[in-house]
Amino acid sequence: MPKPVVDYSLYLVTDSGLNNPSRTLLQSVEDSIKGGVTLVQLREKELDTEAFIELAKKVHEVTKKYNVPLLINDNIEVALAIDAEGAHVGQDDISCVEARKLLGNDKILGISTGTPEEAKKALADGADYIGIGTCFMTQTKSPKRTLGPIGVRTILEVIPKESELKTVVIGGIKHDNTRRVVEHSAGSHGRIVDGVAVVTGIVSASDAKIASEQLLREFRIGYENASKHIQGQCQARESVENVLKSFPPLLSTLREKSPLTHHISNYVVMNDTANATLALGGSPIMAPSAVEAEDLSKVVSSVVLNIGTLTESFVECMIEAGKHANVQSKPVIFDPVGAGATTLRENTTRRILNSMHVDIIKGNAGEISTIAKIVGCDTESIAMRGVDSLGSGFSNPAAVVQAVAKREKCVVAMTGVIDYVSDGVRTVAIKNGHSYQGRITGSGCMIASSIASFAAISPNDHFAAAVAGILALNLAGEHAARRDDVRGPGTFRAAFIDEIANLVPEQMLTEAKIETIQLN
Ligand SMILES: Cc1ncc(COP(=O)(O)OP(=O)(O)O)c(N)n1
Ligand SMILES: Cc1nc(C(=O)O)sc1CCOP(=O)(O)O
Repeated sequence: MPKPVVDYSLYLVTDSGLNNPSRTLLQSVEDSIKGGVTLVQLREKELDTEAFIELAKKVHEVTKKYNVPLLINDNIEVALAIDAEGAHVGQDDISCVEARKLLGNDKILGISTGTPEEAKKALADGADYIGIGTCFMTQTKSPKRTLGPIGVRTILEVIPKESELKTVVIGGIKHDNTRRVVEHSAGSHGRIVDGVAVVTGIVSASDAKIASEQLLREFRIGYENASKHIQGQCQARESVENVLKSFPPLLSTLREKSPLTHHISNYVVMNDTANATLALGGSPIMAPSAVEAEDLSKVVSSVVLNIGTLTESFVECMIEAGKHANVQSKPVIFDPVGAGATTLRENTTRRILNSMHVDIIKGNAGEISTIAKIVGCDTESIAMRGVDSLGSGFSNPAAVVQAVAKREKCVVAMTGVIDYVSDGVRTVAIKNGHSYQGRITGSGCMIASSIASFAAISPNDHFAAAVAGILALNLAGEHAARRDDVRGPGTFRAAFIDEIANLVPEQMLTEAKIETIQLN
């Protein structure tokens, strides 16, 4: 029999020990296939070969009925005994080359990989597909480390686009992270994972059919979104000119609707960011407890994550809030304060980027430089040289911002004397603002808050939200600095809040100094 053509979209990996006690494993397999599972792996760690064969025969009867291929985990003898469609082996099991010899060329052979080197070897050794993991923390087995979508992408990127090797991501895959993993892990050279492999998300679910339907739907949405990103047609993008024209009505709508923005911010600036949000016309809630993050995600319009004063409980709250915001499709604004300054900050930045989809990243040059490295931007080709330890500049800041935005499939705003914003396609420089803004605490954090309020009322164009959010505060800075009663940073601080409140929507158009930057 020729090798079956496999659809890897939704790959059920079984585990009797985790099967929902309300039904048998055979029922779980059948229900999940009815819900859309396209490939099944029988993974039984506790059975001897004889019992494994017995169970495998029964499972094979079910999978054959629906024309879904069945692979056997680790045990080639069992795979051959029941004439399964193939097998899956781990790095500590029989080698891929040996397994291929025993199975022959007509069977499907998959191997687990956790590094680019293992993926390259799997390709050379004749595997049909690789399992890339462990993506997220899982209780199904004890992972040595987790890769997150960024790590998965690093592995995907070593596989040539034209190669026949298929890929599935495994480890902690649930319906509420599938879309993000698929979308976020897509490689810049165009590879997207071919499927998601799931154990508990299906076998432990109260209804395996419904769980499978949800997972397959999320996989397909993620795949479609990733394809659009790769083709650079994520959304019909308004021209920069039209974006600028939208600012006066955006500010008026913001004041009318007063959107609620959830801030998990640092306690040095919490008061300033809350006041700036109120002055702009928004409504802040400063809530740093993970326990209420899910409830809040249903009522707020956007979320700001600021790592300025880092504690584990802040980070837990940020991750909870970000994940729930993703589920509720509320924009997430990430302010990676001091990202490169310490190992803790760098690791936390990586953890946040791996735990959720961030819609807008706002940082200074040093912070964006750290993110560029974390997400694996090709720093040579985007001319990163020139950034110093204080993060005062790049030799080509617009190119850096655009490259990070493209890679992370989000909007990146880099603040400084000139601010740069890009969504990976449109890139602008904003030349408004006043040097006093750099002489008070929290002016950058206030910009993140302002962006969050604009993102809440511009959910379909985060680029417009980021540019408007920066521009509004920069104009307020200019207006405040011009006032006769402002004699230094102290008086500026109060005047700044006043002028945010006094900003006239039309000024967003008449006073904007925004230039479009054309990059290749
Ligand atoms: C699709 C897929 N990917 C990875 C694994 C893990 O296999 P292995 O490394 O052999 O670990 P165990 O499954 O034996 O715990 C898998 N089973 N399937
Ligand atoms: C079987 C397996 N292999 C992994 C790897 O990293 O190779 S992670 C994993 C467990 C996946 O279970 P769940 O979907 O319940 O998280």
